[in-house]
Amino acid sequence: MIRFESVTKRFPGGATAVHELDMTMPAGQLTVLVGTSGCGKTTTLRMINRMVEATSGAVTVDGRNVRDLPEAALRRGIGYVIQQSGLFPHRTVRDNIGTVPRLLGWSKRKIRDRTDELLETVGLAEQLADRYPHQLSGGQQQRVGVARALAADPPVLLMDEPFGAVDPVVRGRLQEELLSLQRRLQKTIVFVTHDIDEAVKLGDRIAIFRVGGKLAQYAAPAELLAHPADEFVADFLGEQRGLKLLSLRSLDGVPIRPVTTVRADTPVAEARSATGDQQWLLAVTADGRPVGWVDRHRLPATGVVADGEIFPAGGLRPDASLLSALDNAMSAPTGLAVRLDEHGAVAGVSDQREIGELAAGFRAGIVAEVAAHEVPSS
Ligand SMILES: Nc1ncnc2c1ncn2[C@@H]1O[C@H](COP(=O)(O)OP(=O)(O)OP(=O)(O)O)[C@@H](O)[C@H]1O
Repeated sequence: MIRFESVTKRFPGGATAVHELDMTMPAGQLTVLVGTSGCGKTTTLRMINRMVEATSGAVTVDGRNVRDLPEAALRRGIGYVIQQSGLFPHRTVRDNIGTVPRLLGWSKRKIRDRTDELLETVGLAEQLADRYPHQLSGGQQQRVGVARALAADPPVLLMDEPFGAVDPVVRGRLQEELLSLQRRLQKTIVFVTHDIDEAVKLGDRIAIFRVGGKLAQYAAPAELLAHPADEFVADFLGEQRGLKLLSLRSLDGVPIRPVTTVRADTPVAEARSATGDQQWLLAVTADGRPVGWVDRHRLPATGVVADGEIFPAGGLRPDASLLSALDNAMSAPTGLAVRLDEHGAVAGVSDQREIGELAAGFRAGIVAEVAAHEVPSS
């Protein structure tokens, strides 16, 4: 657990970057610090590994004041990942990842084994190990940065806009990978970002800062979205707050109904006779993956089903959110969301009305929970 007790940081020249900050970042959880530029996020993060010294107050890691620990020992227990990876340009991927183990005096063999393991953990092919950072894409460099930070298995990981410099697609993938890594490793992670969507996706808890390093609100994402403390927080959370809330809820509890499917390569005549009087058919591949919705009445006179007009159907994996489900249903001519099994094959469909009902119940539950917290105990 990391704890800030009345921590202030004033830089020489007078700027108060952080003002009397009190907050606890729970062990094994991912805490996101978010806020507009200059509000003190990076300063807060760097006070944990003492790259910045607090002016007053105490920062403790697992009960020990960071001031009382020798810097080298402190930093050995804290991995650090920054934007644009911060890799050493003249060292290979392998040497970059092995930086801390080498400082710790590990044997060559042990460093090699650990590096191989980490390449796999962060999803990098082994052939990349002997390349230099400039020979990698931005996303690959960030992966190496994460691997390097994890090398000595530190319990704490500080991440300062680690995915800020990569394109949105790669960024989404890196976020997913961080979440899956965290499910396995359960590090105490403090993650800085400007991006509220990234915060909502990744954070167990989110701290929203105002300029001057003041906490505007610190809560779980669902609570923030359902119940922002004030207008500043509401503005920061931005438009579509309600929809963002739905991104936090899985589809558990939304029934999966049967759907009439037809293979896209089925001859039209056969498809017509085999599918009864259903207007909409879901065309699928040979292994059952969705291709799209087809209007039975508008099938071409000859050829196969795929020769007709097809409305792409997408599909929802078992861990998809209510938001994706509503989006999927609303984009379909049928108003039905296509549900997939874990292999990506069609499992059935869900009705947008039933998805909407669950969404309303989810919101009501959060509002009730927040209200219950607010009732003063007698
Ligand atoms: N070394 C320094 N010397 C003087 N002032 C500093 C120093 N580092 C940061 N500051 C000031 O402290 C305030 C907080 O900076 P900090 O980098 O923590 O903000 P941030 O929220 O991380 O911003 P950004 O999102 O732009 O990175 C800013 O006003 C900044 O100018």
